[in-house]
Amino acid sequence: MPRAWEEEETDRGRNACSQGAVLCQKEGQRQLVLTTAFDEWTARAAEEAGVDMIVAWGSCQEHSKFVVEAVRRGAPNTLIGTGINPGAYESQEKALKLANEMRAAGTDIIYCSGLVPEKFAGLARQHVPCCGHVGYLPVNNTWYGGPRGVGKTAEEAKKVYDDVMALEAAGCIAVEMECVPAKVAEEITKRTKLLVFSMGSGPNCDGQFIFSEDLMGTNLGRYPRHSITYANLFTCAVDALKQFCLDVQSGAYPQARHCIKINDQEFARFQQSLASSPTRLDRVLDSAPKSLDQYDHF
Ligand SMILES: Nc1nc(=O)c2c([nH]1)NC[C@@H]1CN(c3ccc(C(=O)N[C@@H](CCC(=O)O)C(=O)O)cc3)CN21
Ligand SMILES: CC(C)C(=O)C(=O)O
Repeated sequence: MPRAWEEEETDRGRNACSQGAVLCQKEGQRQLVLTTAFDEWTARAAEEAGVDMIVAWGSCQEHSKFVVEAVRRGAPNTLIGTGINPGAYESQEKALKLANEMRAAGTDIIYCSGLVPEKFAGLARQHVPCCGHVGYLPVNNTWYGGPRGVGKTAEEAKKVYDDVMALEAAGCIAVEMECVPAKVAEEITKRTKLLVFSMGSGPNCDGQFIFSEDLMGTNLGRYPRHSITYANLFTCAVDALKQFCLDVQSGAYPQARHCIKINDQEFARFQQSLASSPTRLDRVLDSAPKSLDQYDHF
C-alpha cells in the first residue's frame, strides 16, 4: 500500500503535500525538507527540487503579503508557512485577522517565533494551522545574548521540552527546533505529537530546515555552523554581471542577433525624411554658451 504522502503526490494540486500528508511524517516515513524563499524564482526552484515546505515572510504584514503572494505564484503546489513577528499580534483578535490575511495571500501555516501559547490557542481554535518555535529564537535575541545552542544544561533542555509541550497543548501542529543539542532534540521529538523541524538540532527530528541563501550560496553574512552549501549563486551572479560589463565596454555586445532589422527601402525613406535635420554635433554646438554674458544672472 502506498504511504500517505506517496498517494497524495500522485495527484499534485495545490498543497499536494497537504497537512495530513505532512503529519504522517510523524510516523517516521522520511525526513521532511524545509527551506526559505522570499521571491518567486527561489520558490519555483524549491518546488521543482521537491522541497516539502517553504517558509516565507517579510518585514511587516504588508511586506509579508507581497512576499507570500510571490512565493505562492512560484510554488503553487507546496506547503507554505509564513513567519509572523509575535509583536504583530497585539491581541487575540488581531492575531486572527493577520492570520486570515496571510492565508488569503496564499499561506497554509502560520509560523511564529516567541508567540505566547494563549494566542496560538486562539488561532488553533479557529483551525489555523500553527507552527511554533523553540530553542534559539532570533526574534528574542536579546534574551539569549546572541546566537547559541539552547538546551546544553539539563535545566535549559527541560525548558525546551516544556515549551514544546505548551505549544502542543495550545494546538500547534508543528514546531521549529533551533540550535538544540541533537540528543535533547531526539528525546523531545520522541515525546511530542508535533512535527519537529530541525534547524541545527540534529538528525532525529521530523524534518530539516535550512535557509535557501545558505543552501544556494547567496548569504551575504555569516554561514551558521548548522548550514550546508551546495552552490555559489552569488559568485555566479557576479561573474555574469561582470561579463556583461566587459562585453558592453569592449563592444562585444550587442551583436547582429540582438538587433532589430528594418528593410532597406523603409530605411532609405527614413533617411530622406531626416535630410534637413541637424546632426547631433550641430545640436550640441548650438546649445553651447555663446559667451559668458549668458551667465549674467550669477
Ligand atoms: N542565512 C541564515 N541562516 C540561518 O540559519 C538563519 C538566518 N540566516 N537568519 C535567522 C536565523 C539566525 N540563525 C542562526 C544564526 C547563527 C547561529 C550561530 O551562530 N550558531 C553557532 C552554533 C551555536 C553553538 O554551537 O552553540 C555557530 O557557531 O554557527 C545559529 C542560528 C538561524 N537563522
Ligand atoms: C523562519 C525563522 C523564524 C527562523 O527560523 C529563524 O529566523 O531562525
